[in-house]
Amino acid sequence: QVINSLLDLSSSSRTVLPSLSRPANYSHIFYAVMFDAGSTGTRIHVFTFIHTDSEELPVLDNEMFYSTKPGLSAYVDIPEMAAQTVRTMLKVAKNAVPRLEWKRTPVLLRATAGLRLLPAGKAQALLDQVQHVFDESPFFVPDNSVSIMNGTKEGILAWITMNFLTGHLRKETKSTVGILDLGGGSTQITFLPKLKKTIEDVPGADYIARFDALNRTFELYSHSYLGNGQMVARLAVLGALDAEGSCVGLEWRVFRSSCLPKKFRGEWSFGGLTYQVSGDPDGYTGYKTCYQEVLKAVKGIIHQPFELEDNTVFYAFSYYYDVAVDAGLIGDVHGGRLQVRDFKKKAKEACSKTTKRPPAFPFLCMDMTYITCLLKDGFGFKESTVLQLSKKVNNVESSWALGAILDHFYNLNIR
Ligand SMILES: Nc1ccn([C@@H]2O[C@H](COP(=O)(O)OP(=O)(O)O)[C@@H](O)[C@H]2O)c(=O)n1
Repeated sequence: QVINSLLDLSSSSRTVLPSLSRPANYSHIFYAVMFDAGSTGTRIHVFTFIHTDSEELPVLDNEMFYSTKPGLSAYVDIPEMAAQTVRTMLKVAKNAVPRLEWKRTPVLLRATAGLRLLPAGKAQALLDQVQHVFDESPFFVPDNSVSIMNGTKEGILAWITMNFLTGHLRKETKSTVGILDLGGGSTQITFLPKLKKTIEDVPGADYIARFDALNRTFELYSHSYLGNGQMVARLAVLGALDAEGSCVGLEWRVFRSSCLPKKFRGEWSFGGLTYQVSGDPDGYTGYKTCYQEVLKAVKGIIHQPFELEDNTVFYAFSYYYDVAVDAGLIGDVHGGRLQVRDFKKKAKEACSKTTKRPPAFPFLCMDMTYITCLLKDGFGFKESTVLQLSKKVNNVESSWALGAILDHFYNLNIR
């Protein structure tokens, strides 16, 4: 059944950019294939670029995108399924890249929090499977084509993507946008500070990162919090983090939370494990109680940058986007602008809802409250801060993948 669902890419999404200004000289066109092995799914991006001779970065002509679930980490005990996933998805690349270009088109895979959280040996077994599929493929397999990416890099590359797509990564531009990425396992915040104090104030070296592009060095505030992605935060709130990895007894335990509907009882799967979860039928429920529960996953963990929103627009994506869609705050195609207080208002609404029928989104109260808490008590955003929720910019995915390809071709010297 799993293999069948892998072969069925119909549930996946496909994006083609209208071809922009294709030059007569096709030798200026080049391709790249990037796999994003995330904790909740695997995605393939096939990029078509137009090389410009100037000192600017290239023009992105087109992105082909497919995604499939679950993530590779769900196959921790059946690594052959990781190979099967990647082999199936590579067909997308073969269709998107002209056959004559295969040999010089690089294929890369970067894994994020799902594999970071696995024991090293088990993660490596999954990566070895992928490497084998790449080696057998007709594409160009560079050194270090398959690896786990560290969290800081994930944040910086997403920042590069969003600034590239919004036209802020050019020689003449002065302003930039910040990014907030809420994955399943980890969450990233990255922005270019205007004040020196923001850089001086950080609690450790892993809050600052630099890279070189357009004849200058960018110094960013960037941090990735492993364990603060939306799905792992659910585990933390449910008190199921210790249970993770030890399958014994999982089917007998029920993980309760005041953030779930009072009479709700159901199953929830993440990272290849299935948990029995329920509301707290005898206790308090609602936003306030839930907030105290989720605060445990945030307080003392998330650093508040000295400067946050002085003229910097933040783009928020991944679960910020998906949860806002579930809540009806934005449409699922175009996204939109939201204030932090919109999340709070919807969280309160979701947490006070009582329905007789099984709820469509039983985790909505927990997820909305977690996001509100992360933004306010975590990073320290004001309730009036406006965030730009975006799944795509000009039809290209809001994701670190494009930044990673730019880094591959232009060696941005991220450090
Ligand atoms: N190209 C992508 C990649 C991820 N996502 C979203 O990102 C969230 C999960 O990210 P992930 O599985 O990569 O999590 P991490 O491994 O980064 O923690 C989900 O909400 C996905 O739908 C997306 O919308 N588009």
